[in-house]
Amino acid sequence: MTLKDKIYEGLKKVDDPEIKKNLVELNMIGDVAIEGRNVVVNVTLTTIGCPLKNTMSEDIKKELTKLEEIDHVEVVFGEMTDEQKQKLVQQLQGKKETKDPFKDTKVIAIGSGKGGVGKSTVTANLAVELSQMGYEVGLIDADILGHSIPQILGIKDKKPMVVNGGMMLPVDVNGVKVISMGNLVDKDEALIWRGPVLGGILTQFFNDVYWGDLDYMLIDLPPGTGDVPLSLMQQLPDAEILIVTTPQITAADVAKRLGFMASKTNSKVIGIIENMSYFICDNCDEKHYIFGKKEGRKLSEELNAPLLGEIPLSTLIREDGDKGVPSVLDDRLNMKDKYREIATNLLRTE
Ligand SMILES: Nc1ncnc2c1ncn2[C@@H]1O[C@H](COP(=O)(O)OP(=O)(O)OP(=O)(O)O)[C@@H](O)[C@H]1O
Repeated sequence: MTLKDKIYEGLKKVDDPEIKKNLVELNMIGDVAIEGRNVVVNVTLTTIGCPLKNTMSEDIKKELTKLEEIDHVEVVFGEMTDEQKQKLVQQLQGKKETKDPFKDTKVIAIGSGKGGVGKSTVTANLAVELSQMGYEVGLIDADILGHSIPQILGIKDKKPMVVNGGMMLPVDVNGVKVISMGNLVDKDEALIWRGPVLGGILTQFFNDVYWGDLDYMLIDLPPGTGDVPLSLMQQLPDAEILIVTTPQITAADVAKRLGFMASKTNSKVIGIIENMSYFICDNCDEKHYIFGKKEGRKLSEELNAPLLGEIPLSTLIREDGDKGVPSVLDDRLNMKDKYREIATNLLRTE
């Protein structure tokens, strides 16, 4: 094997941190110049402002200095031409079934009867915990008008990268690939959009975002049984529905409607999560059932779907949401164990 071949073999071990495919496969390697024991590698990026280019440079250097013939590696970055970007988009899109964007992915749409029950908080934490368990996880914030995922995951200031040709790369946070309207446009701008436009945006989130190979795609639905949940169940008939409710009778009652809607569109309700189930005060270890008791269990029996877990009401969870830290990563709480249990119960439903 020539030294150049060895260098290319090394470069095949370096992934683009966002696309998660190796630089050679992505045609991102330009000239490779060898002078004595020094090598200069030219890498063409989709955008020269790529925030992860230092990581890429370090990874290349680490890999190539493993070769005994090489002492020093220089990485020079350039930007792809429009034609190269177009080709890359085609290459990435080419791997995807257009009819079913999530052919080998388990799609779980998370809904609630009414707003404010903590659906987005639960979705974000479940996504991070599944990723911690080693799964490839995507998260679409389909609550386009009331998006809160960017706040909960601390990515309000992040923008998905748009590659020429209209393909977007999701924001990667805590191992989860996220797309939310909150990262794309101003909240007030989105408020003028109505049903059909919203449905169109979802379709774009499915088809025009490079998701790669995912094990799980979680979709945070807007509350209730409006246009978006309905259009989603029609567009992705294999998507399963997970319902988040609180122990309040009214919350569980309206959540039931979502269950009935799912049965009308032949979507399976995969389980129920009861949030804000109880409160443990600082002065005693007793559980206080502030919003009532057992409504989640009752809903699970009525919809014939398992109760996957109960999450307490906690000031720390609210604080985490305000700070943009998922509670599963907060050592002050035992939420990691709670969500691990929920995720394990979820996996059992398969
Ligand atoms: N278990 C909990 N304990 C304390 N606060 C919580 C809990 N779960 C969620 N919250 C808080 O409740 C508020 C609403 O949560 P979240 O945005 O997740 O609800 P939602 O059901 O998605 O609402 P909407 O559908 O209206 O966006 C947030 O401030 C969040 O931090």
